[in-house]
Amino acid sequence: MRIDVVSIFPEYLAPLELSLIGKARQDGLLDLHVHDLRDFTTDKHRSVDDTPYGGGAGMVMKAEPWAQALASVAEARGVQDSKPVLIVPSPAGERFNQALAYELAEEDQLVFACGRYEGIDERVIEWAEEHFTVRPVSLGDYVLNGGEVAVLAMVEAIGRLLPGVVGNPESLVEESHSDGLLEYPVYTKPASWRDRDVPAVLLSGNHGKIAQWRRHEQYRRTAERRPDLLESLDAGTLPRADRTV
Ligand SMILES: COC(=O)c1ccnc(N)c1
Repeated sequence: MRIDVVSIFPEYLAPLELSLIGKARQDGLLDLHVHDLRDFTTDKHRSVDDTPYGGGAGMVMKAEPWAQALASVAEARGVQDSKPVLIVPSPAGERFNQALAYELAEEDQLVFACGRYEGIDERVIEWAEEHFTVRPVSLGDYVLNGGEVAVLAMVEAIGRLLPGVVGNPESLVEESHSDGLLEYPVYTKPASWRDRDVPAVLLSGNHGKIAQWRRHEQYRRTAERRPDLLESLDAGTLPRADRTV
């Protein structure tokens, strides 16, 4: 998979050189490019924003630098039979979740446009539809200063689903949201710690009972912390847990 990120703060994406995602890039499993939006400006001040039409506080990101940057990224991919997906991190986007992470992990190329200030001139989104499948995506109902933090989260959530990125693909199956439920509690040595014991069933060696206990704990936790997920479960809108892409 190729991922392109366009930002006025490319150094914000430096953590993507570390750990699992960094290793996936070194191993050639993920081809990630970060682009500085200011490299696509033409004035001496390398300006990327201006005052909003209609008034109001803050500044809006200018259209032309974005069009130049996104056209350059689209060209870098060469001619393909499908349009790349352009993800615009935004509090006004569709909600990012594990199901969407699985879906996006199957794409050949993802492009992330990191907005700042009050956002990107809306005409960029309209123009981009010619070259991309455009998807505004939100991490949740809160506002950040820019899209970069959201990109770090989404690239990690998507990248770890790519074949070969995590050592044991089995570990992807039994984690929160992989089957629509929250994950069960985990324990390790010592069996007794500060007068708190590991649940006896986990020491029993009875794999059937252990599996049963873990499933029960998933339902208990989900009912307690995220009852909304149980409704999705009933509605049959589960992410596909039994696959890495
Ligand atoms: C500027 O981007 C945001 O504020 C943002 C992006 C993604 N999810 C959010 N909840 C906010």
